Amino acid sequence: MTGENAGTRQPVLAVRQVTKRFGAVEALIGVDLDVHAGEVVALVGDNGAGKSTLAKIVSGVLQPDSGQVRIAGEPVTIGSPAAAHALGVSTVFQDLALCENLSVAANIFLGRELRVSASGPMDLARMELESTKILRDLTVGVPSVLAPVRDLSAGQRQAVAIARTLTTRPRILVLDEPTAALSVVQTAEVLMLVERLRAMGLGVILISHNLADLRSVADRIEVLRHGRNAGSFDAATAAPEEIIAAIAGATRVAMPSWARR
Ligand SMILES: Nc1ncnc2c1ncn2[C@@H]1O[C@H](COP(=O)(O)OP(=O)(O)OP(=O)(O)O)[C@@H](O)[C@H]1O
Repeated sequence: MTGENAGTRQPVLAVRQVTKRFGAVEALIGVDLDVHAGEVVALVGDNGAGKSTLAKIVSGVLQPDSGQVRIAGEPVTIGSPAAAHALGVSTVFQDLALCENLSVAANIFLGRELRVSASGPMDLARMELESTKILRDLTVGVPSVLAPVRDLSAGQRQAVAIARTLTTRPRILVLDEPTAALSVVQTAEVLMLVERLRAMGLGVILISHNLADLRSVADRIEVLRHGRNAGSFDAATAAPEEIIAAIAGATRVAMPSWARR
């Protein structure tokens, strides 16, 4: 990764002092986050720490009450998911938003169908070709781009949802719990996919509860606790005890041996 020079380069995404309230609930309080091109930043924290709220702000689903978001150094207002796409920010939420009955290719181009001409019919052949190319670049194996999504495994569905975001050529990709409910093998496949996204130069924000997954794939681990930044760790060198202590708000916690791996 870019870790060794990430400190000196301009982040592709910079969140500065972002605050968000829901009535009396302070979901985010003065939160900062930097993501560089070709970097995987894991966002961790206990339930209610503010991870989803931050993801939704970056994705244009929610607006911050105060603070600033900068993309490639430029202050931006991400007023809607469409605005986020236009600014190069794509998000895969947990529900994946795929249509079970439609093919892999149709899902990848859903809402952005390629057409033979401006007002002409859909260009199915080109969508199939492009889908095959995107999946091949991601080194994702699916039985066929013509297969309905309902026939795919959970890991393959996640891959299709990620492939779909790449049609808008994002610079920043937010993945919300991509390995939740996946088998060990499927999880490994999705983590390899995240590595491919990094190699393609995307800045990736990865939200997960699985510390082992995060430590294997992330470059940096950012901890949120009660809506505030609670620690920033180099994933390669940080001890799990340190990260868990930051999540829990303790100075240090004893770890069972199985959790150290
Ligand atoms: N739409 C909303 N209305 C009111 N309160 C909300 C709303 N969305 C989030 N919150 C509150 O904001 C706080 C942060 O929630 P958020 O979902 O961002 O946390 P999280 O870290 O993603 O948690 P989890 O891991 O459980 O998804 C919580 O106290 C939550 O109850």
